[in-house]
Amino acid sequence: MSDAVLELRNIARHYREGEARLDILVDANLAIYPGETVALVAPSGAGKSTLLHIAGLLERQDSGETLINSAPTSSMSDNDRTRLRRDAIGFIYQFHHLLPEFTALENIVVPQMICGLARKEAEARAQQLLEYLRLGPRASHRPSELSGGEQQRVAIARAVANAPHLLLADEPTGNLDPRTAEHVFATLMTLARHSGLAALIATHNLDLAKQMDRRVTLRDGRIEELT
Ligand SMILES: Nc1ncnc2c1ncn2[C@@H]1O[C@H](COP(=O)(O)OP(=O)(O)OP(=O)(O)O)[C@@H](O)[C@H]1O
Repeated sequence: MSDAVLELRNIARHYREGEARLDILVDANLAIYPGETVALVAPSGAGKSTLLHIAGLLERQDSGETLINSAPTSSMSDNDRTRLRRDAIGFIYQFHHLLPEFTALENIVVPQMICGLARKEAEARAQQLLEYLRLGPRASHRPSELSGGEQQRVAIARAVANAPHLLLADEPTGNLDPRTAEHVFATLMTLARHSGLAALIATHNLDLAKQMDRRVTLRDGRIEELT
């Protein structure tokens, strides 16, 4: 088997709440390989977002190691982590977080230009992704002029525009009605499989989780496989 895109080794993370210590992650271990889609299904408060933030280099673990494409990240500087995050990781959130003053196309162009791509190439890639997601005619619309499902499809396009190796999503369809959620999720799965990227997607929706290659949960701060 090829090397893992994401590997979490013995991850521990706690928060303080006044005098109390909350041990959210105790000894979390997970490896995700190229082309693999993994659902993270766990009750509210179990630590899904914490895990995704650590995997996405947005937050540091207290102990353990997060490896991206086999590179250990804990001793990296914040700047190096930011660079690696930009180059290798795409994020999708429950709420789209699109820039309201920019069009759908521009929202997909901006992160590519931040990564150093020329505007012309970035626009061509954005237009191609919008066509693929059947949003071509919506390219010049602002987020407020798009439906919830369309907004989330633009957020998906933005997340994959830089051709990341790892896609992380926190309840990406949690804000959508069931039919739209089904459609957006199917689009996400097709795109993930088509691009061969590794995906870790937190969801409460078991029907959607079943469409992924593997399902894991968080129990007492540890990751367990679900059958
Ligand atoms: N910065 C923080 N400071 C203190 N406690 C925190 C912090 N971030 C998260 N927590 C607590 O850690 C626990 C896990 O939070 P987390 O957001 O990771 O859970 P979750 O599984 O994503 O929940 P949900 O499904 O409701 O989004 C919660 O009890 C939360 O209140």
